[in-house]
Amino acid sequence: MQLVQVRDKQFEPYLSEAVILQKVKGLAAQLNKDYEGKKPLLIAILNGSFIFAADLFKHMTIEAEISFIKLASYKGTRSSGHVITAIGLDTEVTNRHVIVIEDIIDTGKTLTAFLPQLYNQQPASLKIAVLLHKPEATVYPIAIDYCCFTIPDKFVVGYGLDYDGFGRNLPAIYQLHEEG
Ligand SMILES: O=P(O)(O)OC[C@H]1O[C@H](OP(=O)(O)OP(=O)(O)O)[C@H](O)[C@@H]1O
Ligand SMILES: Nc1nc2[nH]cnc2c(=O)[nH]1
Repeated sequence: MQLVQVRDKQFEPYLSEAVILQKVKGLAAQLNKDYEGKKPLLIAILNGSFIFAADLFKHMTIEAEISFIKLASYKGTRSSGHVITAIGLDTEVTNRHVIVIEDIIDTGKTLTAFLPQLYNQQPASLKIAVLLHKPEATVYPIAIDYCCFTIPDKFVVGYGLDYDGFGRNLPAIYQLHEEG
C-alpha cells in the first residue's frame, strides 16, 4: 500500500481519482436532468469544496451559476465548534433554485449553522449536494439530497480536503492510516 505523508500523519489510498470523477460526472448528469430550465445557483462552501465544485460544474451542461462562500469550523482533525461566515454571498438567493455544494458532512455542524441563513433569504428551492458523508459521525442530521460517497468515520484528505492546511492538492482521497 502506497502511504502518503501529510504533515505529521500518514494516509492510505481510499478513493481513486477515476472513481471520484465517475461519481461526480454521474451527479452532474443527474443535476442536468433535475434542474433543466431552472437556472440553478450552486453555492460552494470554501475551502474544501473547490475541486469538487469545479469538476461538478464543468460537467453541467444546463444554464447554471456558481458562487462561493467561506465558513470555518475545523482545526486539525477535530471540530473547534465555531462556524464563522468569512466571505458573504454576492449573488441574490431569493427565488433561486439553490444547490449547496459541500465536500464533506461530518458532524453536520457546519451546514446546520449555515442553512438557516440561506432559508431566510427565501430561495425557490434549496438542496444539498455532497461528495462525502460520514453518517456515523453526524450529530446534527442534515437532509442530504445528493451524495456521491457514504464513508466510515475516518479522517480523509485530498481532492480539496486538507489536514492542517495541507493535502488539498492530492488528486485522490486518502484515509488516516492507523497502525497496528
Ligand atoms: O459536518 P462538519 O463536522 O461541520 O464538517 C464539515 C465541514 O468541515 C470542513 O470544512 P473546514 O471547516 O475544515 O474548512 P475548509 O473547507 O476550509 O477545509 C468541510 O469542508 C465542511 O465544511
Ligand atoms: N480534511 C477533512 N476535513 C474534515 N472536516 C470534517 N471532516 C473532515 C475529514 O474527514 N477530513
